[in-house]
Amino acid sequence: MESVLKKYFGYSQFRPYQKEIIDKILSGRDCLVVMATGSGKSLCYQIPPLVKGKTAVVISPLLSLMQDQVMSLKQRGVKAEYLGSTQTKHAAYSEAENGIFDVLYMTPEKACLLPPSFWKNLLNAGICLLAVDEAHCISEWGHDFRKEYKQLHLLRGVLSDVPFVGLTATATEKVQKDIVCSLKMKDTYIAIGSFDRPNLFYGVKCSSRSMSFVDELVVEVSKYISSAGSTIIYCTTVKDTEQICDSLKDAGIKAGMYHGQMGSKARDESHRSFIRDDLHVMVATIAFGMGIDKPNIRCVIHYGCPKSLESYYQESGRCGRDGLASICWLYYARSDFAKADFYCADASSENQRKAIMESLMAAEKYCYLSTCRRKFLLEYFGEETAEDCGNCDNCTRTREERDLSREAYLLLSCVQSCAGRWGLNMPIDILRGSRSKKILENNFDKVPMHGMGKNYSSTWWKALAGLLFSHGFLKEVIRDVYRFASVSPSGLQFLSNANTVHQGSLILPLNSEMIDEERSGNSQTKVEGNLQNLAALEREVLSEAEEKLYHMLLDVRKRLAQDFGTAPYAICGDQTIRNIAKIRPSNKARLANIDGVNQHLVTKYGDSFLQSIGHLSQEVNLSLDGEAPAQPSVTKEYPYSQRKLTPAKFDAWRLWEKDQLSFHHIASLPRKSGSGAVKEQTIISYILDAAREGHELNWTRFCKEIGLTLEIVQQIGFVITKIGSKDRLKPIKEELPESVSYDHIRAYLIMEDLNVPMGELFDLKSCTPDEVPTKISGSLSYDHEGEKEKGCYATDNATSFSQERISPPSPLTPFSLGSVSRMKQPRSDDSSIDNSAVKKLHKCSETKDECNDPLVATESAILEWVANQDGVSSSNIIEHFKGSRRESIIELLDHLEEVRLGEIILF
Ligand SMILES: Nc1ncnc2c1ncn2[C@@H]1O[C@H](COP(=O)(O)OP(=O)(O)OP(=O)(O)O)[C@@H](O)[C@H]1O
Repeated sequence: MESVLKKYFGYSQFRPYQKEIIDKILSGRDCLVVMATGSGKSLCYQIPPLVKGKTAVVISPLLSLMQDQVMSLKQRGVKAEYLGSTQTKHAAYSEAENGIFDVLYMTPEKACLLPPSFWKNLLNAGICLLAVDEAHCISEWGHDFRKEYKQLHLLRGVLSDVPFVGLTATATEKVQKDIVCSLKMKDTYIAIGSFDRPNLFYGVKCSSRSMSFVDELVVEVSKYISSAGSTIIYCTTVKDTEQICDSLKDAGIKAGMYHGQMGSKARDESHRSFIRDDLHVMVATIAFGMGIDKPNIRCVIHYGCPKSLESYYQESGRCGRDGLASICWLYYARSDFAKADFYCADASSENQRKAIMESLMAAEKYCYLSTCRRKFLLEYFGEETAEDCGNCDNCTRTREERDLSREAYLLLSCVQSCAGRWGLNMPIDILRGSRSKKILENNFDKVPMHGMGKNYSSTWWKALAGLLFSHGFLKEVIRDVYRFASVSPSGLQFLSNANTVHQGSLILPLNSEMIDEERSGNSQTKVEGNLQNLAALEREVLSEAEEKLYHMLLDVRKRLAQDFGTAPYAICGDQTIRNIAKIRPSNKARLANIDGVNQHLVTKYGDSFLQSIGHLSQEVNLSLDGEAPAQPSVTKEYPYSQRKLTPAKFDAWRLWEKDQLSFHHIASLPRKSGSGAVKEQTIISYILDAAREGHELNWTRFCKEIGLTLEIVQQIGFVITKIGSKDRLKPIKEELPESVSYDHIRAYLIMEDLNVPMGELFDLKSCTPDEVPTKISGSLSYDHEGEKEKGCYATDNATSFSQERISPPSPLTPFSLGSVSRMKQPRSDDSSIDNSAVKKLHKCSETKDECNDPLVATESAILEWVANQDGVSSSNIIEHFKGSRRESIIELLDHLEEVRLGEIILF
């Protein structure tokens, strides 16, 4: 299988999940593949036909997409074709049924219209799978329902023993079930990969729809165009599309357009020019959606908020499919969120209407976020992630936090006065002192808060409302196409505390709209400089001369593509050209060795490339046969082998490791982008990323600086054993004392992955008595033979600990902390020492009220305590678990309310 991968695709290793999926298909099993855009799903159905020598039939929604894929496959020496209305090759049909093609694409309509004789002939010739690409289109719950997809089950009768493979980048559980049912899949192997696209930067800005904003956009895009790569600007209307495209052209940028009102010929021409790099920017409506398979799109800008996060994820996902650093900006206007009627126009049922409204609300929430955007996106798609990404606008800008308790109180009270009968405009008008007819008719001018919020604009208040929604103080319900705001239980709790007790502070990070509004008095937004940073993103890997050579080789590829009537990316990807620029092979054997170079490229273009490499290298003064870039290693969390460190991460690592600056110092340095300081925590995660990517690290210094001690390491190891999994950080964190941070846990896991010898690191020989690991008493369940004497702890019960001194492990034993199997039992002569961190590991459920320390709340502790009480209020719970912050407890209660409804009865 690997040889097929190299021969046709030029890659030396499979990406995560690909091999398993291919194996399952080859064994004849139905598969459902839910993996991020650009993660390499296509390969899962493209390899089996090449291994088996039988045809793979692929159902795809768009002709343009099929044409692109066929073109790319042909460039790889794969026999591929499509059947559809634009197919001009008459023999294609008969060749297809005779099994001539390795991969045969068709639309769902075509698949259902083909006569049974076609399928029968193809079955006789040999068919190894039927793949349904963009399979979410099958489901009414999906964001792109297409009724023709519903008919595909008809093929099951004809192709009963052929494995069916559904592939999609976005499918909730409901949609997954729908796909399996609708395609009548049996014993389905379901592969769900991460949705994360670590190479994408996410940013959001509130924009005016003014001409001056368009001018700024043009200036920014033109700066970016000077470095290689393409841009898509998605607009919500044809008018915007035309206006922006004209402005770009006026500025001398090679821009084209794509929208539904263009004739199909003009659209095809535009599409073709874009994929052949004749256009640098495509300004399009979402009609230019699924069919975009160009791997080197460096930037996707949304000028207007999309109708759902699914759409946003998919459209922005067209960016950076080759794994190189790329940027996604979303510019929204408030009016975008008032388009519910428009989006609901096509809804045929109440359910669908509701789904559309909810999707739009989720997209709105994303826009108003002041916290990590990637985290929000991933959680929206059901993926838990503990840490902030450090690669979105909210993570990279300095946070402006403020006590917003007064403003929140005013807004929440006003919303409450409206009794869930209005949207947000009414309470905000009340705060701003409006005397409109509706206000007077409803006596809202008598509400005490009337006019108390005049200092802020209504945009500011709406932005605050967005913040309060995202922090769970406000909620919205939909009736018909109308949205009604009300105060959530957390919001009510906040109000009641403010009314009864002394009102506490409510420190929240301002979102960018509030900041803009305060700074400028209106929401006029400047397009910020992250686009231009992109040019720098890739420079770190290549020297200046290599960078020059890279650009020259891009031109060579483009010329070759023109000569052979194909797209440059179909010859090979940008990353492959970068590899070539770095290695500068002198002969075909060396060229063939480069990752991304397939056999077809060597045979067809090898001579031309080698000739150009020879003389261009000379031109830029570089010798041939340079050093190969290190083969990237594939790890669980970092699925894409081509992933590179962003400049910000590399810089952080260099300043810390090479220049020996502290995290604190690095965090306070002004940033190249001029966007101010970053958080220390972000710097730490950058450096950990660098370590994981293979950069050296002084771990002793690192652990010291983040306060990771032997004792914490032992606690983490213990908790991981107890939980039995280290896949998710949150459950691990929840079991540990509050003093153990996510940084500690991440560092631990990375050290373990990298086999850092932790025993040596913490220099166990020189442990002072105070640093000696502490025994946690309880039932000792790890009784590993021969290791009893060597002195660490283990227990299966985290709920009661005494503090006992135990001997350190033998310094000769490598102390690999992740593998708890190596943990040792305490010696019997251990005696107590005081240790506050371990003390905090007390779970309140066990020692409860006898415990002198303030109790720390966890979900299980709350549930258990509540179960033993005769009715409690949330204040009782807050009072009881004094060891935790009030906000944390409320958060836990909210979560419990959602997931354990019925188990916990409050208020
Ligand atoms: N094993 C691999 N090693 C290196 N690159 C790969 C590998 N597998 C796929 N790729 C490359 O990754 C890019 C994206 O792959 P692909 O088009 O299959 O993604 P996809 O998951 O189908 O995305 P979408 O959902 O957008 O259709 C392509 O340029 C492809 O050649």
